[in-house]
Amino acid sequence: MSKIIVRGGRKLAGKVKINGAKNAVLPIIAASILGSEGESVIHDAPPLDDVLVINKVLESLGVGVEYSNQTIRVRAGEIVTCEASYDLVRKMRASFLVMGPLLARLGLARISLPGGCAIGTRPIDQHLKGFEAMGAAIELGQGYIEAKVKGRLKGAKVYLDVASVGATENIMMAATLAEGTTIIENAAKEPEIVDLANYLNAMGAVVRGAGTGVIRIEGVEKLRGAVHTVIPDRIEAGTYMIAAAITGSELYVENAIGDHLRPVISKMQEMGVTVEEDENGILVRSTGPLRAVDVKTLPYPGFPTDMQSQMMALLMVADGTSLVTETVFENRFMHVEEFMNMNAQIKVDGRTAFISGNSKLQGAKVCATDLRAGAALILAALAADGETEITGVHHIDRGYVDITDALRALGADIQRVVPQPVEEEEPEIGFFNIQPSLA
Ligand SMILES: CC(=O)N[C@H]1[C@@H](OP(=O)(O)OP(=O)(O)OC[C@H]2O[C@@H](n3ccc(=O)[nH]c3=O)[C@H](O)[C@@H]2O)O[C@H](CO)[C@@H](O)[C@@H]1O
Ligand SMILES: C=C(OP(=O)(O)O)C(=O)O
Repeated sequence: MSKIIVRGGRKLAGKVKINGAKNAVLPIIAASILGSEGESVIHDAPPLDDVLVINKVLESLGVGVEYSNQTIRVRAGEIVTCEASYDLVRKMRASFLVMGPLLARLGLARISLPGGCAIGTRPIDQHLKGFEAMGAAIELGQGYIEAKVKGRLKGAKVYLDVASVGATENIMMAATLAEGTTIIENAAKEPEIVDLANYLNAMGAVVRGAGTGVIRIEGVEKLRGAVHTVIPDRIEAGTYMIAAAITGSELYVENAIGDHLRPVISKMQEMGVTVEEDENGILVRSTGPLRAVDVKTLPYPGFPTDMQSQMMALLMVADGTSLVTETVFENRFMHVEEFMNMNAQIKVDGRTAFISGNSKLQGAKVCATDLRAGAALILAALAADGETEITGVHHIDRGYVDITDALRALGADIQRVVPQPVEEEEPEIGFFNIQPSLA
């Protein structure tokens, strides 16, 4: 079991380059299944565990996938099965995004139920509602969901009860090969949806309105592979911006797109952090004391739930009391208990956390309960006195490329500790070898 060890109190300086967005590349890889001719070439695909998992899902379907130097080549001319197994879907919920493309391509898809996770129950009813509206019959049994349709899916009007990112993506992908026009109302507006629509259009699809609440898709008979470069990861960028602010440092976050980060930038500026944008990235500088602010997570363009825990880490060291309200997921405060082990003063009442600022954070043994909780613990540890030991590192590997190496290059005292393989004649399990990040 790997650990991350941080000794807090160091200033950071320099430049960090942001990778392609996890939440954009995953649906794009799933969408590449739709290309029955030619090859898709996806650039800036970040080397993350989640990317390896979705590549495996495609390979298990018989799709050809090659991944090197952050470029993925996909050939989906032949698909040999319409089933994505429990073993792969349980590793990553986003595997469920292959359902729309498979149903559209083959008229049949059988995917293991993705189930809940640490941040909430995360139902998929809105995905299924869209497929049913397009003529698919849905059956649930033995832990699998099967969707089938005779002939092509039919274009339909689908109103989403919640502006779900995944449901918007799944329905949008399915609709590209449907007969007629599909209109998704109350669609999610995240930049990753726009990136997916751009890729689909490059494949020959006709998708209009992505990035607004109404998306219109005219179905076509065939799609072909296309070349696409993934947008930079706004959540990775936001995390490094907070790393600068929480350590009272100056960092240049290269590739960050200010327009994708409006609520994060605004809140940091309200707190007293200097944020300057140019065409290549964002400079963050923090010198004086930070002011408390209130934050409420919302679907885009509201404050992203995926930045909630990192923002909370920053509010723990601000002057005064801040309120953080989580409206997107019903159980996304698991990091609070870990923060309190580091001497933070936080009370949770339902979906709101009350954070008393000015905490003198202390290093402690803590556990990453999910991906962003893990990132937030690293941030808190950078500002804490003494040593913090973070377990549950596999969560962090899902979404951050070499975060320990990147922070160390900026001046942080951070190491990844990888357990040494145990040799048979040496029964001393638990001996740890300190190495640079092998994320
Ligand atoms: C791979 C990916 O892109 N993951 C992101 C995506 O997840 P994901 O696409 O799973 O998140 P959704 O937007 O679907 O979920 C938002 C809310 O809608 C609810 N819901 C969703 C679908 C459904 O059929 N029924 C339903 O009730 C969920 O339980 C949740 O409360 O958007 C989330 C919200 O910005 C981010 O935190 C995740 O990082
Ligand atoms: C919740 C997240 O991802 P996923 O939807 O893949 O679990 C995230 O990126 O913070």
